[in-house]
Amino acid sequence: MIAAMRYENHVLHLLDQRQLPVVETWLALNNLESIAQAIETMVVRGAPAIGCAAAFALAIDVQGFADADSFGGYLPQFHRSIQRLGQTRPTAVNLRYALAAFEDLAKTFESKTPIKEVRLAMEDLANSLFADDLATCHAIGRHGAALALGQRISVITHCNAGALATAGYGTALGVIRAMHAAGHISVVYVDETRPYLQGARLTAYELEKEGIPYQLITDSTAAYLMQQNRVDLAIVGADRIARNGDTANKIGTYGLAIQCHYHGVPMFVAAPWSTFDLDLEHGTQIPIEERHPDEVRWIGKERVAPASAPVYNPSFDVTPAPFLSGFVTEHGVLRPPLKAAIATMSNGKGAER
Ligand SMILES: CSC[C@@H](O)[C@@H](O)C(=O)COP(=O)(O)O
Repeated sequence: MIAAMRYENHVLHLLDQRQLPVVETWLALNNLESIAQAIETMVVRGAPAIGCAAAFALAIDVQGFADADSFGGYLPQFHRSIQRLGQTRPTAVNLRYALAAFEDLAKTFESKTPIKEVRLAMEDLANSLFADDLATCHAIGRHGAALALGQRISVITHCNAGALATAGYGTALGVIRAMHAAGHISVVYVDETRPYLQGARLTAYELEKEGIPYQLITDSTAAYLMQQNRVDLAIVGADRIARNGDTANKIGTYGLAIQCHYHGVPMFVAAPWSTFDLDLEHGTQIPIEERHPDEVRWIGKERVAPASAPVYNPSFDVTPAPFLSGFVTEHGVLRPPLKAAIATMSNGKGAER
């Protein structure tokens, strides 16, 4: 089974995704700062996986306190730790969702609550966020598999929204896994996803391991494939979805959406309810991370541009809701009008957030 992380005896083990697909190296991290750095440097990435890693970081953070301590002694560090983790990556809202869950838990403690109790509760919360995300991905897969309409179809995906980007199984790749299990996949076209190559390095790695038929393409090949009627459906993940359905996902998703729209290919976003940010009215309010210019100047160990080439490297873009055919969530498929569908869902689920 492909996994991005496992938590054992107060240590978070992360599969170093920077080294995939060439080597599978696991890093054992036992303090919050090293996990924060692992998130920043993309050892672990993908919206739900970032949230899970941050949750385990907080569970580990409180372990350093002596049995005699109480919650009041940890509180100043707790605030600093929440802040540190919150600064790691700005776009994926799942991180904020996980941190908010810990802040809510913290409100249930008193200053004199024994640290032993806090440790157990924080560990339970991290484990349950992780288990929930895994169950959520399986539910997304089940709902999404119906989009094949019982046919054998070809699907295109962008970036990596797989087991490596979640607690396991994946969102967009969860749908593809479920479709494959039902015999509905003829081929998956995998955008390589410049500049960080999550498609080539991670999605291709996952599909290869699972024996799901795929073909790796450069990002610029997608439109040509559609022009030849070779793509039936597009499915991608998301980092944050505004109340009107505008969706931030890996850079290039918007371009793919425009191509799908032009060629009449339905495009769905598979995402857990924790990726919807109901505080944001529309996508222009989503903070977009800009990453280091060297991610564009270099491919692996090879420099492919002048060393000081000026670079613009936004890591995400925002696809306007009208380009999307729907959202596959753990609660079912939301269809246009998406703003209304999200509002209906939030009325039903608001209490759970
Ligand atoms: C289920 S993961 C969904 C998204 O987080 C994914 O598509 C994506 O954009 C990941 O970006 P990354 O920069 O690799 O963290």
